[in-house]
Amino acid sequence: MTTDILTVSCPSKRGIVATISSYLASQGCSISDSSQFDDVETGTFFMRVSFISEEGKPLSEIAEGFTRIGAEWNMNFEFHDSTTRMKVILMVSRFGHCLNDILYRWKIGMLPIDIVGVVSNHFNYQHLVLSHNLPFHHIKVTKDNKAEAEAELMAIIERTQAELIVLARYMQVLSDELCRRMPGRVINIHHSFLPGFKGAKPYHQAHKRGVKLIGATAHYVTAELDEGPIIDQETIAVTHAQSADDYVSIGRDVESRTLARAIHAHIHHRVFVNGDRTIVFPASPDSYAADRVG
Ligand SMILES: Nc1nc2c(c(=O)[nH]1)N[C@@H](CN(C=O)c1ccc(C(=O)N[C@@H](CCC(=O)O)C(=O)O)cc1)CN2
Repeated sequence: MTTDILTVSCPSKRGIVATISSYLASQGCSISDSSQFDDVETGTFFMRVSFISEEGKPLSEIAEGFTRIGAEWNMNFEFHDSTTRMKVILMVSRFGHCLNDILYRWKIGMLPIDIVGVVSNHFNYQHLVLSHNLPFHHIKVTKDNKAEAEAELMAIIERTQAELIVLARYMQVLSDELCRRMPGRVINIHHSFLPGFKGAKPYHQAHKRGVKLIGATAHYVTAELDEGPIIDQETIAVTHAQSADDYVSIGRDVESRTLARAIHAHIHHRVFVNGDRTIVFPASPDSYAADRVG
């Protein structure tokens, strides 16, 4: 029996958890994991429930039966079949460490995603991608062809029905229109501990400033560069004896781990956007079990 997931956000009110758990029980479902957060600042309640349909009732019927409750409680809810792999496009420019890391985790089953394409504005990783029997798309980007380049990207996104775009060190700024069309569906890895050192050369900015910690930040992409809701961050200590190029080397693993954790949380529906911030619920046993599903 597989584990499915219900995600809910709604105005905060007494009885939400009782209502959801009673409904699932009435459908022959047992809850295997549950996380909730009541944001008193915004008056919004967030919940993620993992459940098993022990009497074999199809997810579609369980979801259909919940619509009345969803309406009564003004819920924004979604049922997720955890055996369905999210369709993902990976994007990269010249630095391939995050791409390589994602491809390895995907190959060994640690990241259960359906990679529907890899897009790059350079050819550096074409061979790597093709060696994984994955589609590679080269889209040249210059200051004069950004609109055409993005139209080509949108065509690939629509053709592949990609649900998530991962900027795995893709170094071109996406347009406001693309960001508006894909809210909460584009994740970027920025190679600094935001909000410090935004922009294209954060390690050199950090070295010039003389910081003792550098880091990486995975965030949802918005039109405002490096300002999107943060999903995950990690730091590492540096010293006076290290150069900016040393920071680049030290930062590779930090970036790769941080991006992989953010993708893992997103594909297992553990991340909720809450205004300019996120709520990230802890990984539940089912999410790791799902990872091992061949
Ligand atoms: N709409 C957004 N697009 C992108 C974001 C974002 O937050 N919002 N993040 C970047 C990644 N990034 C930092 O993490 C970044 C990439 C590129 C630049 C930049 O200044 N690029 C120059 C061109 C650089 C080049 O050609 O090498 C530019 O686009 O003019 C800053 C930050 C990905 N996209």
